[in-house]
Amino acid sequence: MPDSNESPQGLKFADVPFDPTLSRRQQKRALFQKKARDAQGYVNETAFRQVERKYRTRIPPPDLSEVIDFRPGATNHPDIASRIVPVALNPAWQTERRRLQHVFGQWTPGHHTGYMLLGFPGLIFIPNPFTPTAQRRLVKQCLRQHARPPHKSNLDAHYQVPDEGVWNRHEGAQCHGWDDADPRGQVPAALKPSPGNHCPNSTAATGQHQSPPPKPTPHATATALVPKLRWVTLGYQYDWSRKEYFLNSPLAFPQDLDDLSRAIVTAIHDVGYGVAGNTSPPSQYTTIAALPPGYDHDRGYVHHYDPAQFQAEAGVINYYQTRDTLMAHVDRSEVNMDAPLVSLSLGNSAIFVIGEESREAKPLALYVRSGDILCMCGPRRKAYHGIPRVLENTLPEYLQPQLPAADTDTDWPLFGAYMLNARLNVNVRQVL
Ligand SMILES: O=C(O)CCC(=O)C(=O)O
Ligand SMILES: [Fe+2]
Repeated sequence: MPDSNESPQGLKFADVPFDPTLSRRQQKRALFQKKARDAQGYVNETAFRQVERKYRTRIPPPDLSEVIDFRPGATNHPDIASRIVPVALNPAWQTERRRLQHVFGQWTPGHHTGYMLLGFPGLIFIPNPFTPTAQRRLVKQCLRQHARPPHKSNLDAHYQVPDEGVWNRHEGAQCHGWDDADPRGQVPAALKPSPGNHCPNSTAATGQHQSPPPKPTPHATATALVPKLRWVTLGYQYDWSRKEYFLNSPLAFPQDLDDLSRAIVTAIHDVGYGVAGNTSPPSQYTTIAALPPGYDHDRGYVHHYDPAQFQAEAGVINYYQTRDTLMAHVDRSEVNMDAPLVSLSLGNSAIFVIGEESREAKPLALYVRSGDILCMCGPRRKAYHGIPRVLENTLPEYLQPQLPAADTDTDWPLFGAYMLNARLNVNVRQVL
């Protein structure tokens, strides 16, 4: 009689770490997954791929102890904790936040600190500077305003997206109770697949989004299509086949995202860290860091890109459902690789993985939560990065469908219902 603890492939349950929280069926699945991994010879995979796979694996759930958490007071792995450098943001950022309350929300003092990592020059993390109301406004803009023609989206490959956009049609159907057969709530199929847009399950810049493409159907309800939205491109549109921008026909860049990204580029101007013992710190906003053992090669890093030179010219909005991932890639289609890339997270939290110019270097993983901003500058602008995991059930309270009764945001519940299983990422690039 075969040992009931043994799989048909001859692997024993003892070969995978025992996790008492898993059902027997889940343990069996973990065992099969391990077997499949071994069979595919993962021994030769790159360091980046290994880390990506670690965080993608669901059963057993991954160990998150090495994921960097920039929240004040968070417990970080000791190797990481000694590398986190709080940096003073440029004071001009306060003026910008005050001026742009339609973007960041009502101004209150604070939000002076960003974070960098020793031995990892060019990554600047700004913890959520938005009020809850401002975040909800951004989410609404991403769904109502930005996800509609003339901006291209993954849905264009199979559907004739109406001028009002799929979200507004969905909202109409839900508010007025139109049934599925009502043409007012439907989206017709494309007459033929549109060239240059045949990459329906990818982000504009990379072609890496891992999620099922929408099935070509004669027509679909807007409500069914909303969770199939994966990306929208802003400003310069992107030529998928040539992996370059269409430079002759830029669309006007959305004002709110233009304001937002320019304010962030102002916040990080002249920001960085110098090294203890260096007698002339490179700028007045430079923190002086004491280097932990193993980082004595680090000469410090200060970000100098002039905000007056920054132009928000192209952007991608990624709409993730909680099981979607974004594979390792470098955003290298921009002619100007000196300008920082500004990236905003909204909704459920995720694990962001970023390494070096080569996939062979072991990357770092960090939490990105709703409102957090990541800037990829200098050497980090050319670094591989990706999202191996969106973390389920991490939507902040202020984005939940049911807000406290005192809240007057009456049209939020439909957005909140979408956000329960979603993460949005808005990233803005200068192209020229
Ligand atoms: O979703 C994210 O945080 C990253 C998105 C990204 O890297 C991209 O669109 O190029
Ligand atoms: Fe990217």
